[in-house]
Amino acid sequence: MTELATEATEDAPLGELTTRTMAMPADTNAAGDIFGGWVVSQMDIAGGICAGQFAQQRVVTVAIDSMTFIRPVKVGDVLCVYTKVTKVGRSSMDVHIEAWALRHRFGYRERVTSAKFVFVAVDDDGHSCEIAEEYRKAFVEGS
Ligand SMILES: CC(=O)SCCNC(=O)CCNC(=O)[C@H](O)C(C)(C)COP(=O)(O)OP(=O)(O)OC[C@H]1O[C@@H](n2cnc3c(N)ncnc32)[C@H](O)[C@@H]1OP(=O)(O)O
Repeated sequence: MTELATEATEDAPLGELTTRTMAMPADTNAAGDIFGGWVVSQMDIAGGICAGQFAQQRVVTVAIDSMTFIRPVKVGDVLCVYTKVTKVGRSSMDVHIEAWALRHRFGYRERVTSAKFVFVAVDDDGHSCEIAEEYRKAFVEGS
């Protein structure tokens, strides 16, 4: 039987824990690893929650500026997605997103991806709209 370590293997995640989802067999590719697209979609969901809460508005993903797959995700891992708003424009927000796999549900955790997504606040018609001044002012870059 494999013994599971309980210590984190790396530095701590950056950002706030936003979603946790278990990787299931239906999400695998032919090699038995979890599809990168599934992982990206989990990151997109978490980023959307983060940006929507920041702007207190509906948001859409406009860009994935960088995306690094560091290690594979396996069935039974719990994918923990951390998010942090790193830049705020008139309507756009850069969100640093990283996913960590909690191996075998309760084992050690490892960073598996890191990315920068850009979200835009939109109105009911889907047009970009200004993020409220109070939220933009409250944002302190690098904090
Ligand atoms: C295709 C899909 O289904 S992807 C998944 C879901 N996402 C979507 O459906 C979004 C589809 N895209 C859109 O609807 C439009 O591109 C919108 C509404 C997001 C933006 O429309 P635009 O006409 O570009 O709006 P606008 O010119 O006002 O730009 C809005 C902001 O987005 C930023 N932006 C636009 N394109 C990009 C880009 N490629 N990368 C980074 N930022 C961008 C602009 O700099 C601007 O930022 P600011 O307001 O903070 O200065």
